[in-house]
Amino acid sequence: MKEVLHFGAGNIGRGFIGALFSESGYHVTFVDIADEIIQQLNEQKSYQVKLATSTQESTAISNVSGLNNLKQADEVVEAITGAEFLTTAIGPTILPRIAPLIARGLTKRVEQSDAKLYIIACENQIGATDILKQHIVEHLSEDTKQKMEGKIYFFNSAVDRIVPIQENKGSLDVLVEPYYEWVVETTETLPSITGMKIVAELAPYIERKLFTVNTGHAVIAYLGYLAGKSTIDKTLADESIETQVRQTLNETGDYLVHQYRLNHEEHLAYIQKIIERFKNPYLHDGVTRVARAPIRKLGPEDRLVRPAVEAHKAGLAYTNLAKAIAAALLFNFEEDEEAIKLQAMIQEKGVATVLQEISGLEENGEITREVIKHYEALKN
Ligand SMILES: NC(=O)c1ccc[n+]([C@@H]2O[C@H](COP(=O)([O-])OP(=O)(O)OC[C@H]3O[C@@H](n4cnc5c(N)ncnc54)[C@H](O)[C@@H]3O)[C@@H](O)[C@H]2O)c1
Ligand SMILES: O=P(O)(O)OC[C@@H](O)[C@@H](O)[C@H](O)[C@H](O)CO
Repeated sequence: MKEVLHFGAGNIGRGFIGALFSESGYHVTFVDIADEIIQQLNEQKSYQVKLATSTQESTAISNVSGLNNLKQADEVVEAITGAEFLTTAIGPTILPRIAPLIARGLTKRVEQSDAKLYIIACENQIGATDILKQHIVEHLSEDTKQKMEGKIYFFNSAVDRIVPIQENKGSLDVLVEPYYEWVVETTETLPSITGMKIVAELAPYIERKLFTVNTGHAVIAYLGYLAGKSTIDKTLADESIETQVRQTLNETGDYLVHQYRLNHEEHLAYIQKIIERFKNPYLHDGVTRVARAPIRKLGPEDRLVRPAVEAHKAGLAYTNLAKAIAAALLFNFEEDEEAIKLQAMIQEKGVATVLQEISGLEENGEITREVIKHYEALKN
């Protein structure tokens, strides 16, 4: 049986990428540091993916097992030598931590096999696989790098499926929204994987996804958090927040239409479809999950700052994006490590310096001034 090694047995790992490979006839070995999940995968060898609909249709996902990369590094290396795909869904900031082990696996693999291995990071980050590759390469010899030519491939991808934090502690089953899209960038011919769409140029796909789904999500989450709401659908029931989301997505939409020559009407229909997905009442998706890791989300290439900077450069409106950035700066959830760090930075250095450090925005630039205006208004 063909093998895939998937790093991250969390929501997207089990509920999306691992499930698609299993449905495509692969054995999926999940790699994770969460011992309980790994043990359960090895005992049960299957779990259910349930759709967030009124009837909760479910699919059994079988041919799965698990390895703990902290305790079973040698087994992970061995698994890398025999896999056809290596995928990740662990969060962009974790990628550097798994790179040394993947490098060990690749070093061994190229000595004993000429078979092709396809590596795809499935994270909400532009160029996530390129970032992973850079970290892996730091741990490879010149000899291994040469031997990887024509055997080890790295493809960027965009992943879209809303998978909330699961409310079924102790179970491997995963509740997911029915919709999904997985786009992989390559001109190679790949083995056929259910649900994987191949494109030659990923930029329009990942930017459209990140700057619509994730920008819209972030607006709801940060404003919802400030309004004391618990979930995304409940926040969106507030008409003023829905209006704010639409206005922000019109700004990212104008940039996307301008940048990628998208059809304006089709893009408006895409925005509408995304807003309907956010309203799913069966997902119970928490605002604190969607708002998580605000320093990452305020990064220069991420869902709020990049579209604001690009809109500014193109002479387009960005004031609603500036408001979303301001709301993110006010996310002070005490169970989120990055939120705590962000608040401490703001207290110590002030908003303008923080925006320069984490978002790459000029301290006295127009965008920063616009953000500060909204920050002061939201704070009061
Ligand atoms: N949940 C969604 O709706 C969704 C949708 C699209 C993309 N994504 C992206 O997918 C990625 C994963 O998100 P998620 O929601 O599945 O998160 P998650 O927290 O449910 O899963 C992440 C998993 O990675 C594991 N992990 C953490 N550190 C590790 C390490 N050093 N080695 C091995 N495993 C480690 C965790 O134990 C956890 O099981 C993120 O980049 C996210 O942005 C999420
Ligand atoms: O995963 P993050 O933290 O980058 O973003 C939170 C959500 O917006 C995200 O997980 C979405 O649910 C997902 O990207 C939908 O495809």
